[in-house]
Amino acid sequence: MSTVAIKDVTKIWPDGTTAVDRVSVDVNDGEFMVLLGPSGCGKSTILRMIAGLEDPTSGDILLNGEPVLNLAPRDRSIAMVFQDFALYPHMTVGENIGFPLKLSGVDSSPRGERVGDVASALGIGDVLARKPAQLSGGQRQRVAMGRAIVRRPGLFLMDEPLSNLDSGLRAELRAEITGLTRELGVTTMYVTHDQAEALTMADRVAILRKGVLQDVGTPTEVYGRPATLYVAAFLGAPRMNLLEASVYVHLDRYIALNLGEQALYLPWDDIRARAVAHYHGERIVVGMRAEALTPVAPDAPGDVLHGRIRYLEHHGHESLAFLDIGATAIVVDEMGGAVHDAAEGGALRRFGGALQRLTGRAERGGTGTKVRHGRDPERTSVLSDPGRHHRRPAELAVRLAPYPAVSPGHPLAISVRMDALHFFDERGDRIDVGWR
Ligand SMILES: Nc1ncnc2c1ncn2[C@@H]1O[C@H](COP(=O)(O)OP(=O)(O)OP(=O)(O)O)[C@@H](O)[C@H]1O
Repeated sequence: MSTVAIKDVTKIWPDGTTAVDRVSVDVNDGEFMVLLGPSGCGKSTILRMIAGLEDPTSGDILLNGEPVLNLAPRDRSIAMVFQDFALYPHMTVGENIGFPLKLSGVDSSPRGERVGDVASALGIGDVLARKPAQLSGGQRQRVAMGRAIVRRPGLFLMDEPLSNLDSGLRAELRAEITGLTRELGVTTMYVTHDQAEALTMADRVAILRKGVLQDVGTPTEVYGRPATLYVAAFLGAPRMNLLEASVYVHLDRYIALNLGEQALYLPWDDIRARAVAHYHGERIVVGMRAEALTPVAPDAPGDVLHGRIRYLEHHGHESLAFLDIGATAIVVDEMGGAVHDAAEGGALRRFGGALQRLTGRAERGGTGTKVRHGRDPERTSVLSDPGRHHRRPAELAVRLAPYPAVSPGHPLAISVRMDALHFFDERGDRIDVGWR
C-alpha cells in the first residue's frame, strides 16, 4: 500500500530559478502516474524531492498519508531508476540485482530466490551469471530495474529510464515496465518528455510546463478534453490544429466562428454554445484534431471548410495533407509559450455591453476548469500579447488514405465534426461547461 500526496510544492533554486511552482498531485495506491513535459519543466526535481534527494522550498509531501520531508531517503521505502543508471561492472547480473538485499542483511538463500523471481519477471533469468559489459542496452536497463524493485519498495520512481534506448526497444520495454509494475501492484511515478510514452503507459498523466501543473487526468481525459491550450498542443500527432476565431452570436440561432476567409457555425443547442457566447465580439482559439476532419465532395452540405493543399506528408499507413484555408494559426512552442501575430497591433475588440445584454452577466466565467494553474507569469493573452507576435497562416492537418491521388495545389473540402471542436480563451484556458 503506497499513496503519494504532493501538496502545494514549490522549489526555487539558490540562483532564483523556480523549478516547481505550487504543484499539487495525488497518486493513488498501485497507480502508474506519468509526469510529462518538455525538458526543464521540473519533472526530475519533483521526483528527487519525493525521494528525499532535494528539499522543497515550500509545501509538503506525504507518503501513505504521513509527512516525509523530515525522513532520510533510505527511510522512505522508495526505489528509483534513472536514465543514467550505473551497474557495478565487476559484479554479475545476479549480484547486481541482489546487492540491495545483501546490504540490508538478507541471507544468501532467500536472496537468490528473490533475485531469480525478479530476473525471470524481467526476462533476464538466463543471463544472471554474466557481467554488465556482456549485456545489451535493454538487458542492462532491465537489470537496473530489477535492482530497484527487488527490495519491494512501496513506491517506484523512474526518471526517463528508456531515453537511451532505440525506439524498438523502448516500445518493448514500455509494455514490460507497465506489466511488471501492475503485476507487483507497486505505485509508480514515471517521468518522460515523450507524449506517446505517457499516453500508452499511464493510468493518469500530470502535464507540466515551466514548473506549473497544467492538467492531470487519464490519457483519454487529457487527450480528449485538454484543460489548456498548451496541453492541447503538446498531446497528439499530428498536433491539434489551433485556429484563431472571432465569435459572433446570432441569438437563439447559432454562433459564428469566423476563421478569416471562412466560418463555422455552432448551433445554439450545442451544449457548449452558452459558454462560447460569453466571448461575443472577441477572439478565441478553436482546436480541431485531424480525426475531427474528413475529406468530402466539394459541394457536400454541412459544416465544411474549403482549402488548397499546401503540402503532403506520407507516413506509410496514412498521408497527411496540410491545407491553406485562409485562417490564422496559433502556434504554441515546445516550452509552452503561445505565439501569434496579432496583426497590426490588433487589440481585442470587446463588446462588453453587448455581452452583458446577451448573458445578463457582467463577467464571464463558469468554465468549471478544476486544475488550478498556479502563478504563471507567461500565461497572458495568446491572442494579443505584443511581446510574442509570430505570423503563421494556418496549415490545417488532415488525414488522408496512404498516397492519395492528390498533390499540392489541389482543392480539398473538409467536413468538420463540430462536437469534436475544442475552445480556448485568450489566456489558453478551456472554454467549456461540465468540466470532467
Ligand atoms: N541543482 C540545480 N541548480 C539550479 N537549477 C537547477 C538545478 N537542477 C535543475 N535546475 C533547473 O531547474 C529546472 C527544472 O529542472 P528539472 O531537471 O527538474 O527538469 P526536467 O523537466 O526533469 O528536465 P529534463 O527532462 O531535461 O531532465 C530547470 O530550469 C533546470 O535548469
